[in-house]
Formats: sequence, structure tokens, C-alpha cells
Amino acid sequence: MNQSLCARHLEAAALPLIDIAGLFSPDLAQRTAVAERIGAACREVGFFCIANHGVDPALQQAVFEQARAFFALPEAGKRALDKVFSKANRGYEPLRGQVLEAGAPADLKEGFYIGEELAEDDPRVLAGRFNHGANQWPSELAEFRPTMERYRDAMNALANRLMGAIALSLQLPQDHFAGFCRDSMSTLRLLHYPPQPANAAPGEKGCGAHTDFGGLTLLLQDENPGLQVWDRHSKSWIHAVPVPGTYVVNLGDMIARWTNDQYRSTLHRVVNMSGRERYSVPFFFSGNPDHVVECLPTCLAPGEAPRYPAVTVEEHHREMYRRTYG
Ligand SMILES: O=C(O)CCC(=O)C(=O)O
Ligand SMILES: [Fe+2]
Repeated sequence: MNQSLCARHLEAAALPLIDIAGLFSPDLAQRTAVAERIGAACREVGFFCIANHGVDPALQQAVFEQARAFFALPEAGKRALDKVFSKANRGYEPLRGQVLEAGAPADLKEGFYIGEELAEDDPRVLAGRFNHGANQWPSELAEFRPTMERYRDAMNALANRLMGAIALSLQLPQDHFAGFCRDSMSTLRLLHYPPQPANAAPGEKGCGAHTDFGGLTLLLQDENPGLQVWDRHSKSWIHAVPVPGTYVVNLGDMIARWTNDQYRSTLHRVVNMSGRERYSVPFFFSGNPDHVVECLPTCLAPGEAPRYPAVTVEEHHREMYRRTYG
């Protein structure tokens, strides 16, 4: 192994790697043992990698194949599914379509958003609920929709399991977050990052520094590194080098609100210095829109006040989208 590879693997080791096989056990002690490791990572870093998560590698590869095929479509085909045509923020987002870091140049990524499929006459759609509606699907790619729907279902199941582990890690019953998890307004996002251009403007990068808005994010990365996670101890960026077969899991702002920042929603960004096209697939498990997120009494020391007012999942997401899409 050469020097630079060694250095890269050392950096990768900085994100805790947790084997979650025990979460699938009928034995509460085994589930709790994994939950405790997750809890420690949530307190320390707010980011961790999970292995033995049970998601079919063939399904993950199919998602990447479909994502690559979509982004390779002619510009006109992608623009026909532009998010601007959707009231529910579904569809294609062109390069530089989002500013994730306030004051920085727009992000050097293109994306595609998929959510729960809701018909035009669904009462939630008729009521104009935030992000509720139909998806836009590329008619050119027959396998795209079934692949993404299967994958979204697998991600919802895994996120539910991880929320149970987070509850256990906070000494709460495993189903404590069931109300949050029910009919979650989750988003599957396909991302494509071109290589960082040599002539990039100052501060221009794949994805500006941000924290995620929702509950949990489960990130599938291809083999090209690019994700960087802020380390508050060394005050520097950790390179989250892809570890084959794992997911990167990070906590969104909702979990920081519940725990009064005991569990961290950590700053991260993407700079694609790999010299290759990078593809990633974050799944944002955002929670039930009506669920009220407020500080858990068990996360307050005697005399301590909650840092955040109570907010519904829907109110919080409306505000966050307003900030990053202007
Ligand atoms: O592409 C990545 O590795 C991270 C993307 C991300 O942070 C996001 O979409 O919120
Ligand atoms: Fe993110």
C-alpha cells in the first residue's frame, strides 16, 4: 500500500464504523449493545458508518446504474422533468440549482428528487401540504421507477430500525419515535458531482457546508471520495472516504432539537477532488409532517432550558427549503 492510500485509510477510520447486525436480533441485549455504540457516535461525531445493514448490494448497484443513466440523458430530457414543474419538489435539479452554504457560490452538483407517490386527489395534496404530491419519472428509462421505489422502501425500513436504536440509546422504549416514523416525508436524492474544475471560483464546490434538515440521513456513495465532515476537536475537515458495503449515517437537525444538541447534527460538505464523476445517493428520513419535535425531558439536566422551541416537521422543512432555495 502506498503512502497516500495509508493516509486516506487513516482518515476514513476517523468516522466510527459500527456493525449493526445485532439490531436484527430478537434479543434486546444485543440490540441495546449496538444502540450504545450508535449513541456514543451520535454524541461524539454525529456521523458514523454502518456495516451488515441487510440492504441488497445488487439493489444498490441498480440504483447507481439508473442514476448514471438518468444524468447521461440529453439536457432537454432532464430539463423536461425539472423540479420547477412540481409543486412537491420532485424531479431534476440542474447544476448550481441549490446554495447549501449561505454566502457561498451555488453547488456544483445536479440532482434528482424522489418522494412518496401521492395522487393529485390525495387530501394532503389537495390541502397543499409541503412536499406532498406525485413524482416525475423519466419515460426513457423503464427500470428507473421500479428500482427507485424498491430502494426507497428498503431505506424506509432501515431508517425505522435505526430510529429504534436511537431511542434505545437514549434509554427510551425502542418504539418511542413511532409517531415520527409513521408516514415519513422521506426524500431519496440522486446526486452527480462533476470533477472539481481547475478554474473553480473561490468557495465553489460540490456541496456547500451544511447540516441536514431532517431526522436521519443514510448516504450511499460510489467509490469516489468527496464527502468531508467537520471535526470540532481538531477544527478541520475529516475526509469520509467510501468504505465498500457501508452506509454513512448522519443525524439531521430534528435529532439535535430532540436531544438539546447532545446528539449532533454535524456540518459537512462535498469537494469532488477525485478527478472523476462522483455519484451519491442520500436518503433523508424526515419524519411525519404533523409530528411535533421538542426537547426530550430526559435530555435536560436539572435547571437546563431547551435550546429550540417546539416545531412540526412540516414547519421546519418549509423554513429550511426557503433558506437554501431563496
Ligand atoms: O454527496 C454526498 O456525499 C453528501 C450529500 C449531502 O450532504 C446532502 O445531500 O445533504
Ligand atoms: Fe447533507
